[in-house]
Amino acid sequence: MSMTDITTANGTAPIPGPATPYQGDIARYWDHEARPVNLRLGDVDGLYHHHYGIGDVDHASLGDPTDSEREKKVITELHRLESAQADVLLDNLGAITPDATLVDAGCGRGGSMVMAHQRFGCKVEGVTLSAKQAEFGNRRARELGIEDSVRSRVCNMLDMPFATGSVAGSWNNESSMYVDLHDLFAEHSRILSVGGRYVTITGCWNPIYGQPSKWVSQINAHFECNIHSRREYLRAMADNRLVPQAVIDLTPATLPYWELRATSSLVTGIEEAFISSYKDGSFQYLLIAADRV
Ligand SMILES: C[S@@+](CC[C@H](N)C(=O)[O-])C[C@H]1O[C@@H](n2cnc3c(N)ncnc32)[C@H](O)[C@@H]1O
Ligand SMILES: CC(C)=CCC/C(C)=C/COP(=O)(O)OP(=O)(O)O
Ligand SMILES: [Mg+2]
Repeated sequence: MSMTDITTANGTAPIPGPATPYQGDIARYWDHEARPVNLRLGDVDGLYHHHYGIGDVDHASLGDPTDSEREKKVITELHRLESAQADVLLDNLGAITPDATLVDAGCGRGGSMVMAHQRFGCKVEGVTLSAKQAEFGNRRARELGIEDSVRSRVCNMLDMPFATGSVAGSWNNESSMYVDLHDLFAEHSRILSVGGRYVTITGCWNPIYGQPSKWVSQINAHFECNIHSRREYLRAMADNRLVPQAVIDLTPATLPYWELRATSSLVTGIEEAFISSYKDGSFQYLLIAADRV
């Protein structure tokens, strides 16, 4: 236990304090996050995501621009695209049996975990720095009656409470830009069984551009994160026994989501940075699926 460990109200189980002051900032950030773009989309069907969408917009579903229900339809469509993103991540985990355990590193409010359990019938463990997010995810799991299989906890993804080689699949869905990639992949490599699968969907800067563009810097400042380059992902995986089986550039697939979002009432002000950096080639939306060898 570190000097910063905090004891829970009943005085028993210790909740580890943040490993660094930065992680304390990130925990506070997500404890206080309540953007309508995330809550209203989650309210559509009870799957709460903190990631972006992919796939073509179904313009027919949006109706006429003057339709009084249009805003509601846009929200439903944005949410459909975010769930489609999580589905593609899960597709890349391969065959997962019901007796397996999966780990969602940086699980947010737990939408992807619920989807993983519904698809594979297996146990899904999530870690987040935010106590509010973990409570939210566990409350949703109870409401769905799946709390024995889907559990979120407050924990640093660089030091997870899972035994070496105990996990069949693990992922980071837009959560790897908060940590050092060598430390992150060393920890995934430790918990995964040999032959296990790791998947990430992430935004990364493109080495071809030269350095992080002003748009990438703006996204970093907006979310208090540190976007890595594509090269850094591939090097850090190679150094940690994670061998890429698929590297998919999802940039063209995510642009329709951003262009639709930019027209909605739920804009947050970061839309221009994503659209501009995807278009000028300085930033890419990438899926990497790797085998633990
Ligand atoms: C953008 S959200 C993504 C949430 C989720 N993966 C999703 O797709 O909805 C980033 C998440 O990373 C988590 N995170 C950041 N740094 C972390 C760390 N060192 N350990 C655990 N979680 C971390 C945050 O608490 C937050 O839940
Ligand atoms: C692809 C990159 C660089 C992602 C950064 C991490 C991040 C904050 C993702 C979305 O979270 P969110 O769903 O809470 O954000 P928003 O409120 O913008 O929808
Ligand atoms: Mg969002």
